Amino acid sequence: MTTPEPTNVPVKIRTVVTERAPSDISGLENETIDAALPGRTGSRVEIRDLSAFYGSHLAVTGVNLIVEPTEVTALIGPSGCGKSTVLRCVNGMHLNTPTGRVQGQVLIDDINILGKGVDPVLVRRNVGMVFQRPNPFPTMSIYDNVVAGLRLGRRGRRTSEYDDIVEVSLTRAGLWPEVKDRLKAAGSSLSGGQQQRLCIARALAVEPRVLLMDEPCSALDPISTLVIEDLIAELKASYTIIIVTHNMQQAARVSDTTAFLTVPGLGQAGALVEIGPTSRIFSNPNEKATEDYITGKVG
Ligand SMILES: Nc1ncnc2c1ncn2[C@@H]1O[C@H](COP(=O)(O)OP(=O)(O)OP(=O)(O)O)[C@@H](O)[C@H]1O
Repeated sequence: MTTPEPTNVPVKIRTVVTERAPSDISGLENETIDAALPGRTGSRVEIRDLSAFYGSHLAVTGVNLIVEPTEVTALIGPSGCGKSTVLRCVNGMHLNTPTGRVQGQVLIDDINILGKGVDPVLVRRNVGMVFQRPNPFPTMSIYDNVVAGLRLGRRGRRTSEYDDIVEVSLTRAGLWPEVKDRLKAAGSSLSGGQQQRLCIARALAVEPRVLLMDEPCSALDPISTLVIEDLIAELKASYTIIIVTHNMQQAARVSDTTAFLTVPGLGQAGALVEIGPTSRIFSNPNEKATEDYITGKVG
């Protein structure tokens, strides 16, 4: 069977990825996120022969991987192998890095989001990102933090719609019971773990299909880490999740699929060594390099 060629047509991003016509995407009037969530699933992500550069420096090359909806895929590997760079290609952020350049494709539901003419704002709306350090807007209230992404470029939404979205997003991020009585308090008044869940709520508020997490627990204590891991397990029913982690136990706990990347030699670009079910990668990897890394012999 031949695979249909992906297209770079921006209008398709609007209709397929967001499932809204171009004229509808400026707002969700008469619709709450609540109504949009039941029964939804994430998007399929396919990375095809991806190479990413910083200027002339080839950071990572030849990456091919498929992430199925409702799965968590972990990217693991030694420092500098290109995990974060690959992640930032999946929402096009790498192209915003000064000197950032790519070859290859990142298909989201068969649309190449790295193609010419694709609207980066629409891509970001469909591919949310949570960073290593919780980064709520410090002077904004908890409420305003959640709707910050929605307010960008959108006018005319009723306050009650924002209220619904704030409650649904904070509930899905597992934070609502802890903050529902102090939504006007500053985001920075929360603990580190709560701030990270606030950032997850902010990412969910714009209804992404894919959620990227770059070491989301590395700045958190063990209890907050477990809370986020439980949350990831719940969210995967509705979102495609890709997580970068240095923590092997965490990769084993939260992911269905694991991709191992490494730098084959000094001065060389990072590359994908193997990808497979997490249980196999951690018990019976195909490649010696993978085994050496997960058993702590190298890396
Ligand atoms: N902004 C940048 N400018 C130039 N080179 C960069 C930049 N960011 C990353 N690199 C280089 O790209 C390569 C891959 O970096 P990347 O951060 O993606 O690796 P990583 O596997 O996520 O590392 P870590 O686990 O340490 O976070 C490295 O050689 C790094 O030095």
